[in-house]
Amino acid sequence: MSLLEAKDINQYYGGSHILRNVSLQAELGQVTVVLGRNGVGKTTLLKSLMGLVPIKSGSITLDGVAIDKATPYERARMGVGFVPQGREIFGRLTVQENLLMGLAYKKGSTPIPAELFELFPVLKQMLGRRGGDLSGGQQQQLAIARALAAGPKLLILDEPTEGIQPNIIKDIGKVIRMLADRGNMAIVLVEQYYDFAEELADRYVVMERGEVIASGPGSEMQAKGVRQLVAI
Ligand SMILES: Nc1ncnc2c1ncn2[C@@H]1O[C@H](COP(=O)(O)OP(=O)(O)OP(=O)(O)O)[C@@H](O)[C@H]1O
Repeated sequence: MSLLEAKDINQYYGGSHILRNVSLQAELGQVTVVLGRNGVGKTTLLKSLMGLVPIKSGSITLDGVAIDKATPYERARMGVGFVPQGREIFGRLTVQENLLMGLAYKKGSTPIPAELFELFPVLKQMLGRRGGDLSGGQQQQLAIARALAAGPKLLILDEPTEGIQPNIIKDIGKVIRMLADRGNMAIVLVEQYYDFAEELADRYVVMERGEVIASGPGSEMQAKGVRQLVAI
């Protein structure tokens, strides 16, 4: 059994059928990359996994437990961490306060895990700085750290490289690889930056017009011509 099993998800915005029988698995210790051109439903899929949009039909289990009726808050408690597209940092709150928001649903006062500052040293230097004053790359690191604060089993990332400079993209890639290699987390990554996606992918899924049209091991992406499938 995979840590995450989403089966035959259907989702609509009004009358538009956005996700058509989409199935997705994610295993502990692996990065599962979801690729596809603009507007094919990648973000909607991630939002469905997180419970930010309701699904019309299908099932989602985490570690064998059904989560598709749970609220986003409950899913976070059950071990789903979410890094949204565009980062959604609280601009007026400090870095420290943003990180504490990642722990907000925990009982009592849980300290910020020191490990987050080993993963993203820049955040330690900026603890008192307002989120809105950070660079895009620093905000992305903060968004990932915020999602990691509560120790998720499943980490979902929506285009973490979008608008980020290359050296920070590299750092983020290293962190994602390291988190997966520890073996106690499954990672689902939506990514438009093909080379980054291919480098990290243990498995890949390609979407087109709300459907999964291809999937397989990351090592086969080149041979299967995935780059061409998602080229604009
Ligand atoms: N809130 C909404 N209401 C109505 N339609 C929406 C809404 N959000 C997205 N859509 C539509 O649903 C489709 C899928 O959008 P989605 O954002 O999931 O795609 P995506 O693959 O993540 O694209 P991108 O790479 O551009 O983020 C698009 O046609 C989009 O216009």
